[in-house]
Amino acid sequence: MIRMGILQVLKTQLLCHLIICYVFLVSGFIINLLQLCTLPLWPINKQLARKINCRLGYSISSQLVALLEWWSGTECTLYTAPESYKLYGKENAIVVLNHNFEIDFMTGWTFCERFGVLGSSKVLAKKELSFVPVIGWMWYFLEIVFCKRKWEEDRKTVVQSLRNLRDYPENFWFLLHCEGTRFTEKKHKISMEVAEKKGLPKLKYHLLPRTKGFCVTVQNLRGTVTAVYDSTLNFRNNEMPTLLGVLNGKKYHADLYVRRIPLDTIPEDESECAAWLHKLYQEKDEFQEHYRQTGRFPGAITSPPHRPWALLNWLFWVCLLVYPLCMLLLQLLLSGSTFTVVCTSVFCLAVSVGIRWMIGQTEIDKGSNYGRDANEQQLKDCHPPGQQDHAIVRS
Ligand SMILES: CC/C=C\C/C=C\C/C=C\C/C=C\C/C=C\C/C=C\CCC(=O)SCCNC(=O)CCNC(=O)[C@H](O)C(C)(C)COP(=O)(O)OP(=O)(O)OC[C@H]1O[C@@H](n2cnc3c(N)ncnc32)[C@H](O)[C@@H]1OP(=O)(O)O
Ligand SMILES: CCCCCCCC/C=C\CCCCCCCC(=O)OC[C@@H](O)COP(=O)(O)O
Repeated sequence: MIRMGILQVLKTQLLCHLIICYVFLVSGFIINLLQLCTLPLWPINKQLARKINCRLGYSISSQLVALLEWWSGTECTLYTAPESYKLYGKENAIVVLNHNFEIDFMTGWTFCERFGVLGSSKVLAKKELSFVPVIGWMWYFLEIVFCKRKWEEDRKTVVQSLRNLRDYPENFWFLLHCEGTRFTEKKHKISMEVAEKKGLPKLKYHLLPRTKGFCVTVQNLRGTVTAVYDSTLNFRNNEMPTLLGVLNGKKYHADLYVRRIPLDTIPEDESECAAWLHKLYQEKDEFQEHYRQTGRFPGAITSPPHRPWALLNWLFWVCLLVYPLCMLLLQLLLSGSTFTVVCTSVFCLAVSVGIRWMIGQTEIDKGSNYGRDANEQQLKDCHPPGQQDHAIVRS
């Protein structure tokens, strides 16, 4: 009991956080460099280059999975039909997921890890994320599809990037947050005004889905992907988990409801496909209502087993990188040079600021203005940044 308490206190210590972030950054840069080294291989043996990059990418993303699973001890429960469960990880799929939480990307990755598709997982991500060191750079080599969320500019690149995935050598899950942005009260209000104008039923727990990305994905991955995994995520006790919470060792409990929908049941015609997606979000809203009322999703409960690889990979990097760090710090202290000590302190401060900026990318309060205006196409370019509304605090 006392040992548990000490461990819990240890997890909140700045020094631990600095070490974790140092390992993540340095290992990340090393892996980014190794990914860069695979460039000459692409024209010679593209499939081999892709497989190598999946493994290298795994070595980065699994550190965040290890942080969630092993450091914070967050539990992940899956509600799904047993006949669908058997297929997870054994086929290519499009995952449609609600976008309410700051750590839904880590939770998604954790499920990918449990089913062995973490290294190859894909997403339709906003372009801004491609500039984030380590993760954004890793994504270039994993052929992640980026969008500016301006359809006129995105159409060509998104279609081409999707087509590139047709001969991908590993099973992959392609994640789509069709809402396009994280849920906030303000964005919800505006998107429901759009729904009203379009004569669509109102949603209580979701923003109105953007249909273009989904339809174009289904169109271009038909024949490659066999199913859509309609996924609805929630955290127990109305928690709104944060990356800083996870770093502090706070334990959360994620509940994910997944329905497997065969891709050939989804209409090919674009407007029918869009209507299908709107109907799907109305159903998702009902599942959230059910969760709110009963504290659980429908369907059988499973807890897909932990695999040790994320932890082993993390321990490998810790062992490799912490010893040289200690030696360097010791040498610095022994050198007695004020100049060197000041330079090192400034460097450490800069790294801390950089990491804080990266964590900021996950924070809803620092999120984009996308979807904050029904007439956004005209306002996208002239909206003053920095005036953020607040993520909904669930009562
Ligand atoms: C067994 C286990 C199963 C599952 C496990 C779960 C998950 C694991 C899976 C994989 C993990 C992989 C990776 C995870 C890691 C990291 C992920 C992290 C984050 C990245 C996520 C993002 O970056 S989200 C943001 C970017 N992505 C998207 O936006 C995707 C959705 N968007 C679209 O598809 C859009 O259509 C678009 C981006 C392609 C184009 O957008 P654009 O805005 O330019 O055009 P649209 O035509 O779509 O929009 C205009 C139409 O919308 C109407 N409108 C206007 N204002 C609003 C409003 N406020 N709300 C709603 N609608 C609005 C407007 O009227 C237009 O209507 P039309 O009728 O003309 O279409
Ligand atoms: C091993 C531990 C390492 C601890 C240090 C972690 C440092 C941070 C690491 C990575 C941060 C970058 C990951 C970005 C993924 C965020 C995904 C996301 O949720 O993007 C939001 C986007 O969908 C919508 O944006 P808006 O709501 O429109 O705005």
